[in-house]
Amino acid sequence: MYYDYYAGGAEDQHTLRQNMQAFYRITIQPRILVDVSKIDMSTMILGYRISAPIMVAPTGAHKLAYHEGELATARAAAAAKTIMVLSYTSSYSMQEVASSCNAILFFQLRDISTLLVQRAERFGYKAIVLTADTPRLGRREADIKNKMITPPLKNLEGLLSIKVEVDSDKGSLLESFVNEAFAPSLCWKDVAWLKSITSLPILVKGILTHEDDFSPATISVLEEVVHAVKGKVPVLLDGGVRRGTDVFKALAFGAQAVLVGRPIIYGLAAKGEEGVRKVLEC
Ligand SMILES: Cc1cc2nc3c(=O)[nH]c(=O)nc-3n(C[C@H](O)[C@H](O)[C@H](O)COP(=O)(O)O)c2cc1C
Repeated sequence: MYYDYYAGGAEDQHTLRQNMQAFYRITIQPRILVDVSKIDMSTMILGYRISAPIMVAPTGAHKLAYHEGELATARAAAAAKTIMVLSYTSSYSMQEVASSCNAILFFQLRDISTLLVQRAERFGYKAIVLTADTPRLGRREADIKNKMITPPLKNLEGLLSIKVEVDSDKGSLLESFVNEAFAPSLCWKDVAWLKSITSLPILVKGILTHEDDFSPATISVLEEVVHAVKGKVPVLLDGGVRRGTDVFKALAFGAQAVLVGRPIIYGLAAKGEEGVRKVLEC
């Protein structure tokens, strides 16, 4: 059930495949006689230097993959000198993760919540990542078949009154929970409101694509997004990044860095902190 949760996409999983296949279709034309004896892959994201343009994407409930959950992921991010975006649906609370290591942490939100933003500020998170592409959870059919159970959401404890019955026959309990707990009304005026309540920088996640099926591959819309923002804000890409060459291609199309989702979880499930570090290093 947990493997299906981590590995699966929505409906026919068309977008999941497209995100990777679009990378395969891009080829690299090498330049020759360029001195590559010294290479510096470090870059600045919102004023923070990271060792390579590769960051940890927000993904939920890391304890389902490994008993130390996000604590191990955050230690690996710190060791690799990169940024981790902690999901609001993390297994450990934002305070537990922040106090466990010295990683540079961003906090991802879906619904606007003053309390969670204040906590992110108090515990030293450096930016808010607002996920804007999931007004409804995609129809993840494996989760529906498995009756995927919602793990306890430490950041939301005491904030939600909704309880989904574990013995319900509604299909994916995760889907029922998310769809009942969060209003699909998030819009641009909420971004303005979020700006008014925090001095932290805000990154909007999911622009021009979404996790639902039949949306374009993220790499295929990157150039258009980069063109539209005219260098005023950093553009980060995620979706389908599986190799260093994918990172290279994303940078060539104007991204400042990439976020990696599933490979991080697979590394975590295989070998905990060391597994995540290996994924980030390779
Ligand atoms: C199991 C799973 C859980 C996720 N949870 C979140 C989440 O809590 N918040 C969020 O903004 N994105 C979430 N995502 C989306 C990821 O941040 C990322 O956009 C996605 O995994 C695409 O990148 P990938 O192809 O490298 O996995 C999740 C993705 C997966 C696979």
